Amino acid sequence: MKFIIDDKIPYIEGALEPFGEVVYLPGSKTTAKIVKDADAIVTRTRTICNEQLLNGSSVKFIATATIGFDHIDTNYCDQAGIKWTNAPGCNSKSVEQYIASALFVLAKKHKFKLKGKTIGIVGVGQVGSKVARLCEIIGMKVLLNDPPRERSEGPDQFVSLEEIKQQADIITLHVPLNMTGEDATYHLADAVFFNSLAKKPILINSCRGEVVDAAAVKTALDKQQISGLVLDCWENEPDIDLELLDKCDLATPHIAGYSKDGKANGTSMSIQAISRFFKLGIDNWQAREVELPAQTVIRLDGLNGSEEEIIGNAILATYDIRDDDRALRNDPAQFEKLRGDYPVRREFPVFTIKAENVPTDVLGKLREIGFNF
Ligand SMILES: NC(=O)C1=CN([C@@H]2O[C@H](COP(=O)(O)OP(=O)(O)OC[C@H]3O[C@@H](n4cnc5c(N)ncnc54)[C@H](O)[C@@H]3O)[C@@H](O)[C@H]2O)C=CC1
Ligand SMILES: O=C(O)C(=O)[C@H](O)COP(=O)(O)O
Repeated sequence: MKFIIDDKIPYIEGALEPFGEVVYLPGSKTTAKIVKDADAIVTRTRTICNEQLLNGSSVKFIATATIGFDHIDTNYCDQAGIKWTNAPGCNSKSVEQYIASALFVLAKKHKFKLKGKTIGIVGVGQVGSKVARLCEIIGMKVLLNDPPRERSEGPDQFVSLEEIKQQADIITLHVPLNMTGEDATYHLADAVFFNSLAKKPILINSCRGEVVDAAAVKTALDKQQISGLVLDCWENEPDIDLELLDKCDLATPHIAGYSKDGKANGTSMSIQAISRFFKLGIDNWQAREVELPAQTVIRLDGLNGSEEEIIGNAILATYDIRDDDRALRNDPAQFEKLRGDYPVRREFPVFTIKAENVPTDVLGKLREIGFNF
């Protein structure tokens, strides 16, 4: 068998070598010529898996080590008999951590308290539901919008997008990129969307760039229809709009899901799926030797600190979004390199808190967020 693997997928080396030839290549160099005689490809968002790549090839299975799969032409694959899989939820806690960091930095910058603010979450799947839980723990009012879930589960916990536009102080997008259909999300945030916002919310987009119309969001900022913008995902990555970058409160190079935990999960799920498909007998394969940051103990002294400060300090000690923002602004042309060379980031459960003078109920909240003690 022959496997083509994106060389930026970590922890994977050695997994498939016992079963055939393995070729590691940059996603951008995975061409029709390269995949022609391959049986499977293990990929990321940087390889467009469509007819142009796959027609006439022997590829039978595609595993993308990512949550999103808008880079796979699923209609073409279905019709060509090529099976595919993504890695649902693999880096959803990483995106939750990204949003948590963004919220606390925004609150500091714009001088508001998160407690009592209303956040509208558009798309309440693996990521959105974790963000919702976190926001509830920190005392925000949470509005959930997810028409597909509302149709199947009933209206009880959901609101319309209209209501979010009317009520929300912050709107965060966690939908897949759907180009067509009843639940299309392409340019979900367009001029019409921005024209109908009641409370000048802050907008956060960490799902896919094309969900927000870049031209419309710039106009919305100029007209003060929104009071802030956090972008992790951009139209036309990696050649992003530099004028838009300048206007963002926080701008990062599509790394919300880039914790090492999320990467390791994506790799494990991809190998397990390949094993099941080709009956390789390594269905429980797990990524190993996932790096730790230099410091995994967080010392918190709650003396004179408010609940929000204590929780914010703990979250920012695990991941400070301003580091990624600085790196991108410093050299936006390095968008792809910043992603490829991303530093070690680990999720909340890797960290142990040593607390002094922190009230018991705040300790409980930190525990709920996922910290160890
Ligand atoms: N920036 C990054 O590094 C990352 C970005 N992502 C993006 O985030 C997206 C969401 O991830 P998950 O929550 O894991 O996916 P998911 O599939 O678990 O959840 C998506 C939710 O969106 C809902 N939805 C679909 N169309 C909608 C619409 N028009 N309006 C409102 N809700 C709608 C679905 O019903 C579903 O509940 C992914 O598809 C991916 O594009 C995911 C991981 C990392
Ligand atoms: O999982 C997703 O969906 C994402 O957007 C990923 O975090 C992007 O990952 P790469 O394709 O850059 O590995």
